[in-house]
Amino acid sequence: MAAITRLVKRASPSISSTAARSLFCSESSSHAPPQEHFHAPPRKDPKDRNVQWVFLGCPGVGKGTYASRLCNLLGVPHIATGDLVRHELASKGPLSSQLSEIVNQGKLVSDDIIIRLLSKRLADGESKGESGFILDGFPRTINQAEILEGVIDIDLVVNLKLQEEALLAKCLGRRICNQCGGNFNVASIDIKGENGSPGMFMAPLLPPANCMSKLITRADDTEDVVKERLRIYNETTQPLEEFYRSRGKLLEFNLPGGIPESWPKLLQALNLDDYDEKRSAAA
Ligand SMILES: Nc1ncnc2c1ncn2[C@@H]1O[C@H](COP(=O)(O)OP(=O)(O)O)[C@@H](O)[C@H]1O
Repeated sequence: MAAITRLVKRASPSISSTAARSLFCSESSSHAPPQEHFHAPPRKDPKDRNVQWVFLGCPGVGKGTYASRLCNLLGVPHIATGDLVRHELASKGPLSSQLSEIVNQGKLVSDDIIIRLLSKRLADGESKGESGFILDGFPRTINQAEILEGVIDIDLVVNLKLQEEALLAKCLGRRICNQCGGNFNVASIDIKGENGSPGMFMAPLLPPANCMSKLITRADDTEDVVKERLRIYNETTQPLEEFYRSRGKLLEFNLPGGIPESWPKLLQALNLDDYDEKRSAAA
């Protein structure tokens, strides 16, 4: 983790993957040779695992929800670059006016800014003794993935997938409590199965009564902006699937429904189902 911190201290304002790699060529980790297929992670105790994971997935798929649940289970920090950007925006710091224009149009922030924000977050965590992480929302471009690859050995990339029809509805239904920061969703999604494709029901994820009056909607969760974010995702971020697939690191996971159906299946796919049971029994 120290590597990415130093990356930013030394990187030039316009970071390119080649520049980053040349700064850290002596530190680059050994990468697994490309494999045809991803094999599920070996069934070993999570404390023996190198949890340096990335979550990929379209806006609205639920990356934040599942990444944060897994982080609670595994005791690693959930680092969402979207949260870092929103925090910077709210702080009204020097970058905020520049950022609000970009974010509110659904565009991507420059690699330079995002890497600076991420590096600061990693450095703060390092000074508190954090180890491991799940990255949510980073990398989002091939350039970001190459920079990351030059400094950190990512162990696993989970690619969450959901029917396109549900994504827009989930973004538009998203609500955040402006006091506790909790994420909720008021959308009730009921997609009928057609021509052999399965239907899907996702119940709303309603907030507790004390959050009800404090719910806010993200400024970039309007229909036009969500459509633009989906377009940019398909164009710029989707190529990362092949990037990680070719390295044998990609775990594809089709969400079968809401949290009650999807969470146990995700744990199974990650070989963490035993771990969850042991933890629940010990709680
Ligand atoms: N890795 C990144 N690269 C560039 N911009 C980013 C990155 N992560 C977050 N952002 C900015 O923050 C916004 C919100 O990010 P996020 O909460 O991850 O959105 P989404 O719900 O679309 O996945 C993005 O639309 C983008 O402007």
